[in-house]
Amino acid sequence: MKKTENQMLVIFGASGDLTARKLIPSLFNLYMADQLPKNYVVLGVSRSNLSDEAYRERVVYNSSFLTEKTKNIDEAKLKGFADKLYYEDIGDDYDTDYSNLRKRVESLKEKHNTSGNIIYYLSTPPTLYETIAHRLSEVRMNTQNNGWKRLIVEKPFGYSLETAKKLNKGLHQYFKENQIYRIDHYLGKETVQNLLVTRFSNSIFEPLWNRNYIQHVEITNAESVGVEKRGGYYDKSGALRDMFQNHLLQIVSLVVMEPPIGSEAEEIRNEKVKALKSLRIMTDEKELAENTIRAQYVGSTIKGETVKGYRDEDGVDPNSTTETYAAVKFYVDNWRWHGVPFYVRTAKRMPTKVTEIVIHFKKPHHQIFKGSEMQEMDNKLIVRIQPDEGILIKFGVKVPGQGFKVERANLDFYYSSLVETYVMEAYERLLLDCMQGDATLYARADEVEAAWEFVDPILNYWKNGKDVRMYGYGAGAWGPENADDLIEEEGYWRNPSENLADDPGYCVIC
Ligand SMILES: NC(=O)C1=CN([C@@H]2O[C@H](COP(=O)(O)OP(=O)(O)OC[C@H]3O[C@@H](n4cnc5c(N)ncnc54)[C@H](OP(=O)(O)O)[C@@H]3O)[C@@H](O)[C@H]2O)C=CC1
Ligand SMILES: O=C1O[C@H](COP(=O)(O)O)[C@@H](O)[C@H](O)[C@H]1O
Repeated sequence: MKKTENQMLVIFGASGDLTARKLIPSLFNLYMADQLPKNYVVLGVSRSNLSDEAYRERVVYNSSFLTEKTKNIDEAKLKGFADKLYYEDIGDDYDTDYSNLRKRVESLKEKHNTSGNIIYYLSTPPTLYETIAHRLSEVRMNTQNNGWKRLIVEKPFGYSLETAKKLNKGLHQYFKENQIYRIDHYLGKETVQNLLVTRFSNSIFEPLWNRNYIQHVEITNAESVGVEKRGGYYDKSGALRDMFQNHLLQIVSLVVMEPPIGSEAEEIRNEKVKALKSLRIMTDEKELAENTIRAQYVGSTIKGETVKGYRDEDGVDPNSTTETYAAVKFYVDNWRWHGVPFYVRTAKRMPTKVTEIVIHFKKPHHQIFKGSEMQEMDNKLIVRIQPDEGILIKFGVKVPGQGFKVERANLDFYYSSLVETYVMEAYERLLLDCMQGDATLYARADEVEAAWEFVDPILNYWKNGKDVRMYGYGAGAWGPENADDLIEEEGYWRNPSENLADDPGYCVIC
C-alpha cells in the first residue's frame, strides 16, 4: 500500500456546492476508513465570512450530504473529523495579497505538524484558477523546498482549445506540470479504471481488440435529470463541453490506447495522449453535418409529471441554442482502429441514468446457421460504468433440442458481487491518489489539449456553420429520432435497459 505523508489540504471555494457535496463527504469517508495521514488538516478558503466553528457546522454537523454517513457514529469520532477543518476568509476578492493566508497556513502547519506538504484544491469559478496560482506564488506558497506542493484543478479546463492552452500556460508559470492534477471524476470511477485491467491483464480480449474483430464501438452517457440548479453554468457550456470533451473522451482514450509498457502514471498517460491525437479531426462542413447531432429536451410528461423543457429552466436563455444532447460519429486514424466507427452520445433528461461502453464484434465470416433473424445474433462486450457496475459478454448458445435454435446468453460480472470489497467513490479515490502523489487518474496538459483539438471544430461548426439543425426530444426520451440516422449503418443505438443483463434477445435461426 502506498504511503500517505502528513499534509494539509487548502480548498479555494470552500463555501461552494462541490466542497459540501463531494469533497468533505469524500474526506469523511477517507477518515472513517483510516486513510488520512496522522497529521492532517483542511483549510477552507472563500470570501464568505465564517468562523472555524461556523464552517464545521455548515459542512459537517448541519450538512445534508453527511447525515446518512454520520447518523450512527459516536460524537467523539465525528468531532475528531470536524476539528481538523478550519476556515479562512480571503476577503472580498481572491485576487489579493495572500500574506495573511500564508500566516494562517504556517500556524496550522506548526500546530498540527503537517510538515509543509500542501495540496491546493481550486474549486472556485474557473476564471479564478490562474489568479489563485499567481497569488500563491507571489508569497512563495508554491515553493517545494520545505515540502511538496500540488494543485488540483477542477473542470472545466478551458472553454475551447485556445482557452485551455492559455490556462495551461498560465498555470505553468507558477506550478510545474508534475505539480498539477487536473481532475476528471470519471477517471476515479472503479469501472473506468477496470477497462485497463480488462484489456491488459487478460489474454482473451486484447487479441480481438482491433479492426479485424470489432465492427463498431458505442458509448452512451445518459442522465435522467435535467440541468437542475446549474442552468446558468450549463447554458454557457452544453453537453459537448460539459461531458464529451472531458469524461467521454477520457473513456474513449482508454478504449483506444495501445498497451502501455507499465502502470506508472506517465506510461499510461503517454499512451492516452497518443490515442487522443489519433482521433480523426473533422474539418469540412459536410463531414460535420453528417457525423454530429445536437438536440435540446423539450417539455413533456414523465410518469404523470410535467417536466420543463430546457429553455424554460432557471438560468437558461429562453432562446438558447445550447445542446443538452450530443452524438458524434468518428474514426480513429491508426493501425489498430482503421475503419472502425465510434458512436458516442451524451444527454440530460433521458429515460434513465446510465453510462456504458459497448464493443460490437463482427459477425462470423461464414455463417453456418442461416436464418432470417441471424443478424440479431451479434457478440457484444458491455462495460457498464454506472449503475449496476459490471461487465457483460453476450454470445449465442444452442437451445437444447432438435435443429439449431440459438438463444442469446450472458456471461456477467457485477461489482456488487464483491461484497467484501469497499468501492471508493470517485472523488475519494482521486483525492487519496493526489495525497499520495499518484497522477495516473488525472489528465495531463497535452491530453486536455488533444481532446479540445478534436472538439473545437464541432463546437465552431455548431456555432457558425450554415443550416445547423437543433433537434428537439421530449424530456424522458432517448434523444431525437434523427440520431438514429447517425448509427443507421450499424443498426440502432443499444437501449441500455435498467438492468445490465435484462436484454434477453431471443431468436430462432433454423
Ligand atoms: N458542483 C459540482 O457538482 C461540480 C463543480 N465543478 C467545478 O468546481 C468548481 C466549483 O463548483 P461549485 O462548488 O459548484 O461552485 P459554486 O458556485 O458553489 O462556487 C464555489 C465557490 O466559489 C466562490 N464564488 C462563486 N462565485 C464567485 C465569483 N463570481 N467570484 C469569486 N468567487 C466566487 C464561492 O464562495 P464565496 O462567495 O464564499 O467566495 C463558492 O465557495 C467550478 O469550477 C465548477 O465548474 C466540477 C464538477 C462538478
Ligand atoms: O461533470 C459532470 O458530471 C455530472 C455527471 O456525473 P456522474 O458521475 O453523476 O455521471 C453531470 O451531471 C454534470 O453536468 C457534469 O458537469
